[in-house]
Amino acid sequence: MISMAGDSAQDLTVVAARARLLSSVSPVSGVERQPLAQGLGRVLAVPVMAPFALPRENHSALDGYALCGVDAEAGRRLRIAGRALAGAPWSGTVSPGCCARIMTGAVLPAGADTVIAQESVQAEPDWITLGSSLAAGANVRLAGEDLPAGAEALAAGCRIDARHIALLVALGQTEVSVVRPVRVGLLSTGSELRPPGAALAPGDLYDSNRPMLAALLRQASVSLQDLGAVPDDPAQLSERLADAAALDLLVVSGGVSVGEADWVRPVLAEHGQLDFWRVAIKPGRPLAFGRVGGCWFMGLPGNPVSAYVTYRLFVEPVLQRLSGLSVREPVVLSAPLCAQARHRPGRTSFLRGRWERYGPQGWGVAPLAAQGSAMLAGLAEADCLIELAADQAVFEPGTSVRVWRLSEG
Ligand SMILES: Nc1nc2c(c(=O)[nH]1)N[C@H]1C(S)=C(S)[C@@H](COP(=O)(O)OP(=O)(O)OC[C@H]3O[C@@H](n4cnc5c(N)ncnc54)[C@H](O)[C@@H]3O)O[C@H]1N2
Ligand code: MOO
Repeated sequence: MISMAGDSAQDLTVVAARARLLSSVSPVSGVERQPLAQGLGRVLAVPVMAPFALPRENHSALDGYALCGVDAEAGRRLRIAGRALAGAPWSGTVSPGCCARIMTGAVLPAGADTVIAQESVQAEPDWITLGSSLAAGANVRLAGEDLPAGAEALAAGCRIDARHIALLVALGQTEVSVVRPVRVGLLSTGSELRPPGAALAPGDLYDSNRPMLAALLRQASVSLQDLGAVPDDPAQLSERLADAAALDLLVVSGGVSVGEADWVRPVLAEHGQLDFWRVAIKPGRPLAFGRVGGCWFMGLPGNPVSAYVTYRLFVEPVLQRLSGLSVREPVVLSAPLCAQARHRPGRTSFLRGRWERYGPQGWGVAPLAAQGSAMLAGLAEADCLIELAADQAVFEPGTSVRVWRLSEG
């Protein structure tokens, strides 16, 4: 039997809750081969080794003249013996006393080991005179300096982005082996919820959590199953839990608190198991975590800001772990408060804030005036979450606080 009231002393800290989540969940199994473009946003399942060196040959790093290191002295006059362009190498050999006209990216001709920029020479039709000395080997990109042949180009567990696609293409890859997508179901609960565009009776509101969470889940490249919305009815909620059989994770919003219409925990306890409930944070305290059969269950509080914050703090790491991504500590910045911030001690607060100029050169963060857990306008306006420690009530301007970045652009 689960207590409906709960005892706040049992609320987990953020750190403890994240640790519980990460120690419970393990990566899904299953690997797919995908064309490279379809690999964007997916997690690499096996390391990619370089089949050849990058660059493949010694290349010029400048537009200028390729020469022998022994000739790299100011005043030296060299005959232009050939011409090398990117994509049109010169097959001749540069010998002392000679040079070759060369463009950026062209293969360095045999015999040459140094390149001088064209701005540093006086050029005649068939001759150049060096205007300055340079070190032998200057301005050459050596074969393999970016990546030697056989080296690990990308480690398993990296989420493929535009830079990784460039590297894979440069290595001649056309497909990638990626972890199969994590299957996530998304369900809203609440008798007051209506779909976008529907007529609203008194007390109704649009189900904004589901599209918000769906947008966040799409960014995580999951295979998303939208399970719609159910009213606050334990029978209908129980029916929906049957859908969990085909899923890795079920994310439900609403109905996790202590009200008469909050059925999520009792239904979860009946059909699955509740692992923990409540984290000492504001907003987002009544987060519920458990499982239904082989599917993980995360019950996010219905208040829209609470749902967003608990997604960022707790669903994100769970998805990272499920998808085989190497889970790192989240990047949390430190910045001074531009204005006083206060909260009720006991829970760690995540205030909606904005970055502002602070001091002669720096940046600080200022809490927004509106901080309600249901205030979507404040959430949309914020570009950061300001973390206030649970053991202190008042934070004066200039106090250094932890800041979570919000903007996704
Ligand atoms: N007596 C107590 N009451 C409450 C407590 C408590 O400890 N004791 N906790 C409060 C906290 S903290 C939160 S957060 C909320 C969370 O409650 P639920 O998860 O049960 O959420 P609901 O009651 O279903 O809804 C709360 C609020 O959010 C709106 N909502 C719900 N779903 C959506 C949706 N999909 N899209 C947009 N808005 C949604 C709903 O209409 C309510 O206004 O409980 C406190 N109560
Ligand atoms: O924790 Mo609730 O999310 O204060 O509104």
